[in-house]
This record gives sequence, structure tokens and C-alpha cells, in this order.
Amino acid sequence: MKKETIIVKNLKKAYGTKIVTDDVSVTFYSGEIVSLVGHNGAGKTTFLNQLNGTVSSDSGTVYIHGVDITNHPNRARELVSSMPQFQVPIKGVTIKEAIECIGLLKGMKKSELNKSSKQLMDYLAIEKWQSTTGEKLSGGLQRLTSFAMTVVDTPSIIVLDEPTNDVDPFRRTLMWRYLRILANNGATVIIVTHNLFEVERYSDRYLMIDRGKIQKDVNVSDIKKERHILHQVSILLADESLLDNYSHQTSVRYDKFEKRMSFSVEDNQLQRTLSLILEWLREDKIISYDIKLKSLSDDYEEYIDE
Ligand SMILES: Nc1ncnc2c1ncn2[C@@H]1O[C@H](COP(=O)(O)OP(=O)(O)OP(=O)(O)O)[C@@H](O)[C@H]1O
Repeated sequence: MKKETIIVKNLKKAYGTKIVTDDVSVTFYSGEIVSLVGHNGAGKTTFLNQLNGTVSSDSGTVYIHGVDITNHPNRARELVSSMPQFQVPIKGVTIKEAIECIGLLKGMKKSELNKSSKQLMDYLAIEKWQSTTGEKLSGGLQRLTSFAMTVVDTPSIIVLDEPTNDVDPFRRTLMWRYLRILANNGATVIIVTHNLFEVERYSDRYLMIDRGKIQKDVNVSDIKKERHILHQVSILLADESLLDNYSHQTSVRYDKFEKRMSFSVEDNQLQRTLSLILEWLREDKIISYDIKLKSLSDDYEEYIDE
């Protein structure tokens, strides 16, 4: 059975008259990777910082491992390991020193820390820069250092704000895989990200946040099940009159700037749809098309259209 690790009830936060976290209630469990997605300014970072105790809440409660951290924010900073949205200041400090300094602050023993930081730098393929100081590191390497500083003590609650930004595709995969290892060992991992492809590929669950509220709470495996019956069709039109035959159908969306018509079809309509598309292609009514299984990006677009 899944173990509850973070229980949030009716959490609120406003800056002046602007409500940023609006009566949020949600539970997180051990062993899961949960992504927070949503537009810029939706309130994702603020919510994350309410969990790690760096932003105070106006009302509501957050319990982490049974500890009320809204009234004891210092305990949150002990219980939660955080990777901030912005680069950590490590000017004049090498990658190795930065990681080990955090490990020592978190109470790790020197021998255990040496082993863990070496393993982590090897895993993330950053060991060759271990003696390079912060100001000489690329943006991606600084993100990887910040990531390593966050996970060096194998924490049980980890929150990360856009951790893979600036990181190359190879090392992004390594970061997600490392988080999966931690989750498989019982950690709760909560990530703010705009990368929907990574969310679908690597998360167990995502929360869609809009105007401070959780608008959707979805198990990624449910989308995967659902998409067996739904195929997303996207067609770039040469002849917009084609649209006249379809615009009355509620499932058809049309982007007039891109001249792109999109809709979803079920398994049993797929062959007929494909024959029609090929006919349109021969008649030069369309420029290109693609058909794919429904993805999280489609879910996100549908939400925006609503
Ligand atoms: N310290 C602050 N003082 C005043 N307003 C703030 C403060 N921090 C955040 N806000 C406002 O709260 C809203 C939510 O900001 P937040 O950073 O949580 O959004 P976000 O979803 O993480 O956005 P992004 O995806 O752009 O990082 C924004 O309108 C922002 O301007």
C-alpha cells in the first residue's frame, strides 16, 4: 500500500490582493514522481516553496511525515531537500566542494559523503569537471551541480524547480533515472517543469496548476491506457474550404495562424480517416499530416482551449 508522506489541506497564499495558492488540498505518497505543470505565473514555485518552508502560508496546513510544517517551517527545511529554480551561488567553489559542503551540513559522515558524491558525479557524467569552480561552469553544469547538492544524502522528500533546464538531453535522462532510483527506494519526488514530454515519460502523476488551483490530478498510466483508443490527427491545410465540412464537429480544433486542423479519432475510424487524408493529399488540399497516439501535450492543449 502507498504510504502518505505529505498531506496538504486548504493551503492558501496571497501577495497583496493576488491569490497565488488558492485553497489547495492534495496528498503525496512515497515512491512517486509527481510533476507540477502549468502556465508561467500559475503558482507552481510558490506552492513548492510552501512545501519546503521558504514561503509562509496564509492559512491551511501541510503535514510532512506527520510534522505540521506550516507552524514549524524550520522542520520543513530539515525534512525536504530542495533544488531552487535559479542557479545556486557557487562562485570560487568546485563542483566536488559544493556537493560535499551540503552533505556535511546535512550531517553525512565524511567517508559516506566521499563515496556518495563520487558515485553521483560518475552517474551524472560530470566527474571530469569536479575540480572546476562555479564561475567557469556552463549553465547546464551548474544545474547538474545544484541537482547533485540536492540529492547527495538520498533524501526521502525532494522538490525540484525546473531541474533539467539548460541540461543536455543525455544528462537530462540521467537526472530522471536517478530520481526514479530514489523513488523506487521510497522517496517522494515533486518537480516543477514545462517539459511535457519528460512528464509523460518519467513521472507517475502530474498536477495541472492554473491560477493557484489544482485543475487536474492525473495518473500518467491512465493517459497511457486511454490513448490506446484515441489517435490525434493533425492536418496542415492548403485549402481552408475543407474545414467547412468539419467545423460543426465539436472535437475539431482549428488554429487559423498555422492553418492546422486537429481532432481525435477512435480505433474503428482510423482507416477511414487515413483514406480521406490520402485523397486530400492527392488533390493538394492538404500540405502535411501526422497521426499519433494521444499525449500529455494534447491534454494540455485541450485544457487551454476549454
Ligand atoms: N515574492 C513575491 N511577491 C509578489 N508576488 C509574487 C512573489 N512571488 C511570486 N509572486 C507572484 O505570484 C504568482 C505566481 O508565481 P510563481 O513563481 O509561483 O509561478 P510559477 O507557476 O512558478 O511560474 P513560472 O512557470 O513562470 O516559474 C506570479 O504572479 C508572481 O508574480
